[in-house]
Amino acid sequence: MFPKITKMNIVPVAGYDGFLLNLSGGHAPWFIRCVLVLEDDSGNRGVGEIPSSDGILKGLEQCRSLIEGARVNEVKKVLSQARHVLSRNGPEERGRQTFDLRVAVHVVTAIESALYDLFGQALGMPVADLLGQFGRQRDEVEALGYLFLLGDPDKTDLPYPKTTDPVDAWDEVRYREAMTPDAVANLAKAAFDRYGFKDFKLKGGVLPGEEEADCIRALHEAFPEARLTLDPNGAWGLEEAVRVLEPIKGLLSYAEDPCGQEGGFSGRETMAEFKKRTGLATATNMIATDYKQLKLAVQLNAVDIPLADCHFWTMQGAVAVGELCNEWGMTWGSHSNNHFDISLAMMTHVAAACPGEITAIDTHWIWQDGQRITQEPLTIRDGQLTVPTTPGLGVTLDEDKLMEAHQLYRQLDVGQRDDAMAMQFLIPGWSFDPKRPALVR
Ligand SMILES: O=C([O-])C(=O)C[C@H](O)[C@@H](O)C(=O)[O-]
Ligand SMILES: [Mg+2]
Repeated sequence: MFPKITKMNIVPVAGYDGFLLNLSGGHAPWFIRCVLVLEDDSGNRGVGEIPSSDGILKGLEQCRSLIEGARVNEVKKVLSQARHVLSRNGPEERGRQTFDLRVAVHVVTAIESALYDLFGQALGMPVADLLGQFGRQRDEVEALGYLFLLGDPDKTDLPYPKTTDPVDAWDEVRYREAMTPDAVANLAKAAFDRYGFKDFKLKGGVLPGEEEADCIRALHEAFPEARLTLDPNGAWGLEEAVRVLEPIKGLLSYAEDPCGQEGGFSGRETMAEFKKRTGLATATNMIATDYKQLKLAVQLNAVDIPLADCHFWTMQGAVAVGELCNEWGMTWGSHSNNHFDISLAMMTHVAAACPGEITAIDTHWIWQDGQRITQEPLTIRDGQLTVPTTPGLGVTLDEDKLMEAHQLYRQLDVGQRDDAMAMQFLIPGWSFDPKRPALVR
C-alpha cells in the first residue's frame, strides 16, 4: 500500500524583489507566492509553489477534503476531483495584465506538484521521470537570462532591497536603476558572469518601442552570438510592432507577444499578421494559455513558441504542450513570474520531460537568487539547470526559511501582486493600460 496523506498545509509567503518594470507597472519590493506542503504517514513531505491571491488560498482550502486521507498514488483521481470542485466556482479569464489571474489552474498545479513529489518519493523516482508520455528527456535544462529595465528605488520610499556586501557585478547592478541601452547591456554582462547564459530576453512594454529596440542593439553588441528576444506583452499595435521590430529582426531569434488584441481583432489574429509581415517567429504566454486558445493559435499560424508555464498549464499540461510542439514542428518554452526555489525545481522537471528541441526557459530566479525556502536550491551554471536525480522534486523544505517568508507575507497589507502601487512614485495617478507602455503617459 502507498502512504496516505495526513496533513495539508497552505503557506502564503513573500520574498524581496527589485523595481522591475513591465507593462503592468513596477514590481513592489516584495513578491507573493503560495507554498503547499503535504505530509504523508511515511514521514515524507511533498511541496508545490504557485502565485498567491485570496482566490487561490480559498481554492486550495476547497480541495482540502479531497487531499487529506488520499494515498500518494491517487494523483490523477485527486486532480480530477479538484478540477471538478473548482469548476463550480465558474469560468475564469487570464485577464490583460502581464500575469495570469486565473485561480483554478494554479490551484490544481500546486496540488499536482506536491502529489507528484510524494508519489515520486514513494516510488524512488524523480518527478521528471514520471511526467508525460516519455518521462525524462534530458539531464540539463537551458535557462535564459531574463532582463528588465529597472526603476530607481531611491525615487520611492519603499523598502527595496539594497546590496550591502556584493559578491560580484550582478549583486552590484540588480537593485539599481537601469533605463538605458548601456545599463541593460551591463545587466546582461553581470548576469552572464554569474550564470553563463547563452540567451537573453528583455522585458519591454515600458519605454517607447524604438528605445527598447536600441536596448536589443546594445545586447547584440555585447553578445553577438546570443539568442535575443524582446517582450512588450502585447502593448504595441500591429503597425507599431512591425515598425519597431522590422529594423532589428536580424538580431532577434523570435518576438514575444509583440502585439495583441486590437480594434476588433484577437491577439491571435494580429500575431498571425505580424508573423506574415515580418517573417519573425513568435512566442507567447498571453494568447495560447489553454487548449482552445492553442488550437486557434495553431490554426491561424500565430505562434511558433507557446511558453507553456507549468504554473498556469499544470505540470502534465505543460508537458502535453511540449509533446504537441514536438509533433507539430513548433518549439516548447516556459514563461515565469517571480518565484522561489520550489518553482525553479518544478519548471526544471517539466522542461526535462518535454521531448525534442525546446527553447531556453524563462526564470526570474536571478532576481531572487540568495533567498530560499528549500535547503539547497538548484543552481544555474553555464546557462543550465541540472535536473535532479533524487526521488520526487529533489528539494527539501527549510522550515525556518519557510516561516521567515510567511512572516514577511503577514507583515504586508496586500495578498497578491500589484504593480501599480510602486508606479505612483514615478507617475502620480498611474494606472494600467494594456495598450500603452508603462512609462509612455
Ligand atoms: O513573459 C512574460 O510575459 C512575463 O514574464 C510576465 C511577467 O509578469 C513579467 O512581465 C514580470 O515579471 O513583470
Ligand atoms: Mg511574455
